[in-house]
Amino acid sequence: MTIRKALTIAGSDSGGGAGIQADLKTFQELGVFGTSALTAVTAQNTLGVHGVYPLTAEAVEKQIDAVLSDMGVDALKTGMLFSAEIIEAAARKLHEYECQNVIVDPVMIAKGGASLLQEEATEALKKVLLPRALVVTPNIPEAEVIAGMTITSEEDKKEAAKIIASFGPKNVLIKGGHDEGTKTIDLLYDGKIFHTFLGKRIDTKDTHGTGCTFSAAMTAAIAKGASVRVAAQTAKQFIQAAIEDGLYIGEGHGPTNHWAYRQRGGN
Ligand SMILES: Nc1ncnc2c1ncn2[C@@H]1O[C@H](COP(=O)(O)OP(=O)(O)O)[C@@H](O)[C@H]1O
Ligand SMILES: Cc1ncc(COP(=O)(O)O)c(N)n1
Repeated sequence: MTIRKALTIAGSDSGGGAGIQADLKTFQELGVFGTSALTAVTAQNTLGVHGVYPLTAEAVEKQIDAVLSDMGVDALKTGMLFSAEIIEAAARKLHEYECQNVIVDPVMIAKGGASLLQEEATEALKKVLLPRALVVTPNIPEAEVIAGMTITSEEDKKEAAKIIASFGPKNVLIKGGHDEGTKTIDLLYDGKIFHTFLGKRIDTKDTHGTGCTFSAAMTAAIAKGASVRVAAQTAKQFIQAAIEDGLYIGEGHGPTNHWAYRQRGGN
């Protein structure tokens, strides 16, 4: 049996719904061996972020070295990176180890409004990390910041995807969770063609960690050899099931159900 491996470079969510915890649960459910490099510890639950404690860039580099020098990975993702120093450290390591299957989830702000990326770090994200990405997966507010424009229509989403692609990622996937309407529309741009992935919008407040889970599912699928397009389809099915079969944990924005996709027969 070939063991497929994935790495997540991201922050810890003590509440277990987002960040490293969501990523490792998703890798596990999709049959991929998960490894991690922690960038920050957050004290977080369904009600919000109560504290952010970043690690040093050196600590992040050491963790990436430890995993990549010995175990290797088939794909990796980045999540909360917090500072320009950590972004630069991660980008240096991706260059050093010639990492190819890099999924960048440009996490900026938690659903409750807490900042998970310092404002001045956006430039570093664009300059040193996006050029290394096979796919970047912004939500709509993140796409607006990276592209420097407001998104209010599907046409705007396409224009933003083209601007973001000009920073160097091979594919741009703008997630539609923050849109309105009965459908969610995720848009993938591969540099030439647009593909859309549609889902039924679920009326729920339990969407904590949807972006992390989505990008982790893409990472796992790519680690198993899927194309970006097939990986986006798998991730869409994974997150749809995870939101639909809610767990109703906590008083605020609860986590999604990472078991649901496999319970429905997905693999
Ligand atoms: N209420 C919802 N119903 C169904 N799918 C959703 C819902 N909210 C988000 N999604 C899906 O979850 C994934 C993550 O999207 P989004 O919530 O935009 O990301 P983020 O967590 O980064 O803000 C996307 O595939 C999006 O379409
Ligand atoms: C440690 C950490 N990383 C990322 C998120 C974003 O979560 P979401 O996917 O809900 O935007 C989070 N809340 N906490």
